[in-house]
Amino acid sequence: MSYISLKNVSKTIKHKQILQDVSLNIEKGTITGFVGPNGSGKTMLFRAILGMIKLNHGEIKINGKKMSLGANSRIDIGTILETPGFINSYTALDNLKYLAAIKNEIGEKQILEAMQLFDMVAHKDEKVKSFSLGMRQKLAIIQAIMEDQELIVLDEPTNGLDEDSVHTLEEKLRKLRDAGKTILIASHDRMVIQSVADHVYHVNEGEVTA
Ligand SMILES: Nc1ncnc2c1ncn2[C@@H]1O[C@H](COP(=O)(O)OP(=O)(O)OP(=O)(O)O)[C@@H](O)[C@H]1O
Repeated sequence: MSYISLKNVSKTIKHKQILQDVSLNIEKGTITGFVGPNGSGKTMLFRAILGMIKLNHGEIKINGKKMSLGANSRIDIGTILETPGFINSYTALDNLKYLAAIKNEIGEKQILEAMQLFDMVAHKDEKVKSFSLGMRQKLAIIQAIMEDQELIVLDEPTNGLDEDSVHTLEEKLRKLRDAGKTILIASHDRMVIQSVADHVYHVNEGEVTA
């Protein structure tokens, strides 16, 4: 049984077909990349997988459990979908502590360990309002992986990252994959996807093809 399966998934908004009859299977412990131009449906595909939208047609299962609107609390998922909302007047560490308190599974020790990625520990006491786009993105990635989730869904994670940071991210994702995590990553940057993904899908006008 595949870890994630999509069967004939379709989503229409205001008569526009945003996802068109998408069927695919994703195995546990793999990195799957989705490449496609702006507006092709990558984010909507992730929203569907995460149980954030109501489908018009089709079925999504994760780990054998059927996903439906709001069902994602049953699965251990870390994610960045577009720009995450941080509280500008809080420090980087306090933002992560605040988000960690939602599930209350990790404490400051694990948060600081996660912040070692991109050397963000050095910036832990700085307020997020002083952060550049790239630093916010780094914090968002740390937030997505800090709870050691089994499924990690990253939408355009390299936005704003410099070249060295992209390599750091790629290395981290490979390590997580080798530790058994399942990673989905969407980007319009073909190079990043080709470098890191075990399987690549192309998204075009809501159609997903291998
Ligand atoms: N709330 C909404 N109402 C109507 N149409 C929407 C809505 N959200 C997204 N769309 C449309 O769905 C299509 C797919 O959008 P989506 O955000 O999934 O694209 P994307 O591939 O992630 O693009 P990008 O690379 O720019 O992030 C686009 O045509 C977009 O205009």
